[in-house]
Order: sequence, then C-alpha cells, then structure tokens
Amino acid sequence: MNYLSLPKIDLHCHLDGSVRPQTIIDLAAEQSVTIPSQDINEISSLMIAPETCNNLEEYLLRFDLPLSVMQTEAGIERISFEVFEDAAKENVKYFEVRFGPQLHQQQGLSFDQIIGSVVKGMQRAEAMYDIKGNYILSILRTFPKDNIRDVIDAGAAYLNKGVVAFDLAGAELPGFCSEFIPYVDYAIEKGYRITIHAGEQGVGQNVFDAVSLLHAERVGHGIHITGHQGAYDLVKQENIGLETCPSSNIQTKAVNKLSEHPAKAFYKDKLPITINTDNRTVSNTTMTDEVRKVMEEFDLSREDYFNIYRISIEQAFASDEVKQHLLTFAE
Ligand SMILES: O=c1[nH]cnc2c1ncn2[C@@H]1O[C@H](CO)[C@@H](O)[C@H]1O
Ligand SMILES: [Zn+2]
Repeated sequence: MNYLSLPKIDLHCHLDGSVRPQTIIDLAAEQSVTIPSQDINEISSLMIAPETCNNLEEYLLRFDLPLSVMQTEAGIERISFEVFEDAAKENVKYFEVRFGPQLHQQQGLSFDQIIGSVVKGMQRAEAMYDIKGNYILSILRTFPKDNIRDVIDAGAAYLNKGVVAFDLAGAELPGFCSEFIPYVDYAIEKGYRITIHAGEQGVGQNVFDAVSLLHAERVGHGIHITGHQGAYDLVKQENIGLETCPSSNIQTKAVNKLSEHPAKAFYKDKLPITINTDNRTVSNTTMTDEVRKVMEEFDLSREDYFNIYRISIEQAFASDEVKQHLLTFAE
C-alpha cells in the first residue's frame, strides 16, 4: 500500500508541537532568542518526546522551546504556513490544527494578533496547496481562567473564517470538566464547536463529563472509556468522534504499546474513530506514519481505511462545501 498517496484527514494536531526544528533555529536568530544549540540534530532531540516519558506531564515539557519563538506575528504566521505545507505534501486534504492563544503572549501580542497570524499562515498555504483547514482554540486547563472569555471573544471574529472550535488541553486531572462549564457555554453561545481532550491520561469519567457537561461533539484520545461503561455507551449512542493519536498515546503511556491500543476494538464496535498526529515534531510523526502504523498493526484493509476517512469527514468541523470536496477523494 502506498500510504503517502492516500488522501488523509487530520483532526487533532497541535501547532506548537509541530514546528520544524530548522524553523526554531531560523526564528531564534531573527528574533534574538537564545536557544540551547544551533545544531539541528540537537534541537530535534530536545523537541521530540522520548519513548521513555513517564507520563503526559513529561511529554508536555517539550513545548517550551518551540513556544519561545512563537511570540511574534511573523513567527506564528510562518509556523502556521509550514505545518499546513508539510501536511499538504503528504496528501492531507483537510487539517484541523489547534493551539493555545494564552501561550503566545510572552511578548505582549493581543489575542487578535495571535489568532489572526495563525489564520493568515493557514490561508497562505491553502492558496498554494490542495489542502483546506480550520483552527481550534485550546484553553490550557492548568492556566488562570481570567482571560478565557477574552480568547473566546477574539476568536469569535474569525469563526467560520479560519476558526471553528474550542478545546481544553494540558494536564488532565479527574473531574476537571465541571469548573469549565460556564466558559464552554459561552463558547457555544458564540458559535464554536466543541472538542475536549479527555480520557487520555485521565479517567473514563472525564469523557462522560466532557460529553454530558461540556457538550463535546468529539474527544481528544478518549482511550479510557474502555474502563467506564457509562462513558463508552454515551460515546457510542451520541456518535462522539474519538480523535485517536497512536504514537502520542504510547509516548505519554496512555497505552503501553500499539497492539494494546483500544482503537481497533472501538472500530470493530463501530465507534467513530479517527486517526491523527497530535504533534508532528514532539511525537516525531506524520499522518503517513500514523496511518501506516494503524493499518499494519490492526490489519486493516483499504476499505477499512476509507471507512475511517469517511468517519473523519463526518466528524470534521468543516463546512458542507468542504465536506463535499473531501468526499470526492473517497473510494
Ligand atoms: O496530547 C496532549 N494532551 C494534552 N495537552 C496537549 C497534548 N499535546 C499538546 N498539548 C498541550 O496543548 C498546548 C497547545 O497546543 C501545548 O502547548 C501543550 O501544552
Ligand atoms: Zn492533543
């Protein structure tokens, strides 16, 4: 099977976890930011999370270096363009990228400047390549909550013009959902779609809460519904998209090895699973690699692949017009 040429959809990818190592070096020089090395191999190894990470928290330490050069409009625009360019070159036809606007204010950019820059970079790539995209705004669960409404307000100006959804990311504690109810309600009122990282590191109850309390239409990872019948049944009944990210799940120890990943059992039981990268650089992967790993490990056929491709279209926060376009690539 030629995995590179398959049409692909990635619904779960973090911008700051997907920066090209060379771009870190270039932007650090341009912006006079001090970085630990000028050597591309050393920068790469500092960005890639090792297989020996103990948990999600250790994995999340890999984001500080890329974020150090993502504090100017030009830097953010370039990185956004490049992630879409990289994806387009491996036949990703539709790409939802997420990032945390709160992480890009170290040099005083406004949320409008930050969100405007990612959208501009994406649109530059859309004009050059056969790829369509949208942005998801991720709020960091561990950050102070006082500016969440400001992020939602700033993003609202770009809704359906490059921004489509709201997400909660970062370390996952049991029971995190309840304290975010008013913010998610506000985002829904403004017109955002909702996806929530849940059941990755944390318990299956978090997935149940994300759907029942936060109205999540999709969940990031959702692995731990395996241990929670209520969450499993709710995901199935409500057709909640599971954004599966196989390589990342192994690095964060959400699963021990790919053969133990529940995604295959979910697929067989007709849960709506999708295949995604999570972080192209931190997880040292591409959509081509993730698709190859899943198809080989789970022994999926080409027909299975296109079933999953269609599930991704159904679950995408894209316009009907874009969905029609994506269907033209389906077999
Ligand atoms: O797999 C993940 N689970 C939870 N949070 C994550 C994951 N990958 C990245 N981030 C967090 O999302 C922020 C915005 O993109 C990143 O800075 C990182 O802290
Ligand atoms: Zn993620």
